[in-house]
Amino acid sequence: SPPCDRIVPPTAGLSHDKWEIDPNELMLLEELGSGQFGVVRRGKWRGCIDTAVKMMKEGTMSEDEFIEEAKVMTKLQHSNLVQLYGVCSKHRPIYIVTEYMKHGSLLNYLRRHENTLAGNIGLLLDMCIQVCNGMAYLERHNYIHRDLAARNCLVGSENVVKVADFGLARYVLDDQYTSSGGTKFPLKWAPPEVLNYTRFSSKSDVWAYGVLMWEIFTCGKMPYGKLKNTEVVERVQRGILLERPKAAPSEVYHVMKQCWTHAPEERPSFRVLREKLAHIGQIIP
Ligand SMILES: CS(=O)(=O)c1ccc(C(=O)Nc2cccc(-c3cn4ccnc4c(Nc4ccc(C(=O)N5CCOCC5)cc4)n3)c2)cc1
Repeated sequence: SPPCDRIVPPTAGLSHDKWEIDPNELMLLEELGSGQFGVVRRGKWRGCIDTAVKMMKEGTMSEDEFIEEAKVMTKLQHSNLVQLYGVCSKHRPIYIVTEYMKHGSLLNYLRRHENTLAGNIGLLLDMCIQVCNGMAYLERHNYIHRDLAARNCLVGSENVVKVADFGLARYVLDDQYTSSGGTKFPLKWAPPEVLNYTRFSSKSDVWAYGVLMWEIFTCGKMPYGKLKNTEVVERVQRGILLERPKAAPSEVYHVMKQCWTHAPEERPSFRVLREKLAHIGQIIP
């Protein structure tokens, strides 16, 4: 096979079904983690490209619909989105193959590095801006994430932060996760219109983004602490918001609160959020 620097990821449209990856060209390495969806392992594609391979346990997702959608997802390409390279769908379990992010989930990264991160407002703000860039790209392509949270962002080298698993929630079969009354539903990241009518939009992603900003500035605390789901729903419905994280300057907290405006259409778009955060980045030392 050609030397590594001559190889480009499959999304460069090399093969005819560019979203289909030949499993024989994947070398599976150590396990990165697992969940009810299956196992994730690091992999090498064509002996060169570092990948993460999600081996989806059968029955966890509606596979045929996902494979159809994967053709669209591979076209979503941005430096702050975890690139979907393709799928291995000719066998079971199916593999979802993405670019590899060597520092794992943003949530674990924040918790593991709290001591060095807590005082570095500029770095925390930069992480928020990177996620906002990726989300502004999805917004521009009318693509709704549906499960934006620090656990679904990943960290690469040089503090690069990327949004992962955009749109994947639509294909999860576990209705404990998909229905707003389910025990695994990401209720603490959901706005009123999602809690009441499951009405997802880029503006419901903006609400979740506000909670993600809160996660970043608390270095990975659990929003609403130990409150029960019913208590969180009551607070959100009554407009009681998350408190200002100690590390968050008032300008940053003001942006979080705008993301938590009750009426979705009054929340800023990701495009506008990016301008607001860039401006704050200029005045914060
Ligand atoms: C809600 S759902 O749709 O069912 C759903 C549930 C879960 C997932 C999912 O992808 N989960 C999941 C679980 C584990 C790893 C992944 C996961 C996915 N990735 C995609 C790209 N890169 C990664 C990656 N990288 C990691 C993870 C851990 C380490 C690690 O061992 N570290 C220890 C030492 O310090 C550095 C970090 C290093 C790199 N981990 C993804 C996706 C969808």
